[in-house]
Amino acid sequence: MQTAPAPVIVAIDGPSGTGKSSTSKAVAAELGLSYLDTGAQYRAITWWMLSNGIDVEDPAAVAAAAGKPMIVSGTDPALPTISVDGEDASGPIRTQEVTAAVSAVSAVAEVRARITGLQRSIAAEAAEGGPSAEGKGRGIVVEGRDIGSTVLPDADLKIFLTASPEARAARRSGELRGKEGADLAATQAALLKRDTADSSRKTSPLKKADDAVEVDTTELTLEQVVECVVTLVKEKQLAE
Ligand SMILES: Nc1ncnc2c1ncn2[C@@H]1O[C@H](COP(=O)(O)OP(=O)(O)OP(=O)(O)O)[C@@H](O)[C@H]1O
Ligand SMILES: Nc1ccn([C@@H]2O[C@H](COP(=O)(O)O)[C@@H](O)[C@H]2O)c(=O)n1
Repeated sequence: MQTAPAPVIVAIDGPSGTGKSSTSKAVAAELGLSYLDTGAQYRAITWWMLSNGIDVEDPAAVAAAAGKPMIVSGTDPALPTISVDGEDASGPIRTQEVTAAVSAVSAVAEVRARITGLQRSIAAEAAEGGPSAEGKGRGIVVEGRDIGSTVLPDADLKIFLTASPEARAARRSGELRGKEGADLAATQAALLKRDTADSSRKTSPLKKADDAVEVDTTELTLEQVVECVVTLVKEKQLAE
């Protein structure tokens, strides 16, 4: 009789637009794992701050409010969800206003402590209890900026995705075509500004973990990146 593979925890980090969300969702779906978009959680708390009149450029005000919103993430890779105080936040968290404010909010230590706690409990739940039909118990793919370095330092597999700034801006501009923010140069400048802020913050900056496998996706299709990560996960599972 074949035994089910042990639960696996996969951390996928990297700068903006390198393909973390697309890759993570596809890998999780192919392997029957749960999926967590940690950027969506930081966006959700930022949206709540903006909606509640908190000055996002005032770290003390952000810190004081960090414990207030209730953020719930759904971890089905086919339909990831995010809600704040019971309200679906999946649309509002993708606005330019939230994108421009999120790095300031995510740099605040109290925000990171709150969100990191949530992430760890979601990952623990996804790896507990033995495999079930919904993917619970099989493990999880968690994507973000500090997952391998800080949130889940004992993850079974850590991937750090990179891509040239030009490729990342072209991907994002394609996505935004016809909407605000579609200009290529402006898109590239905004990506790099966010990366600089995320890499230079004091608490848990965007960073490649020492034991992460770096995958440069500049010349790869999304399908090739997914195949590469799926192969690495299967190799890990076979080695266990
Ligand atoms: N290897 C690839 N080749 C071409 N396009 C890609 C590739 N990977 C992802 N994309 C496309 O690039 C865009 C950005 O991808 P995605 O949202 O997955 O990146 P991300 O790293 O999660 O970004 P962010 O951190 O800003 O949320 C999407 O439109 C996606 O379809
Ligand atoms: N682990 C993480 C994930 C995200 N952030 C912050 O959220 C912003 C939005 O992330 P997206 O992946 O949705 O683009 C990002 O720019 C970071 O400021 C984080 O700090 N840690």
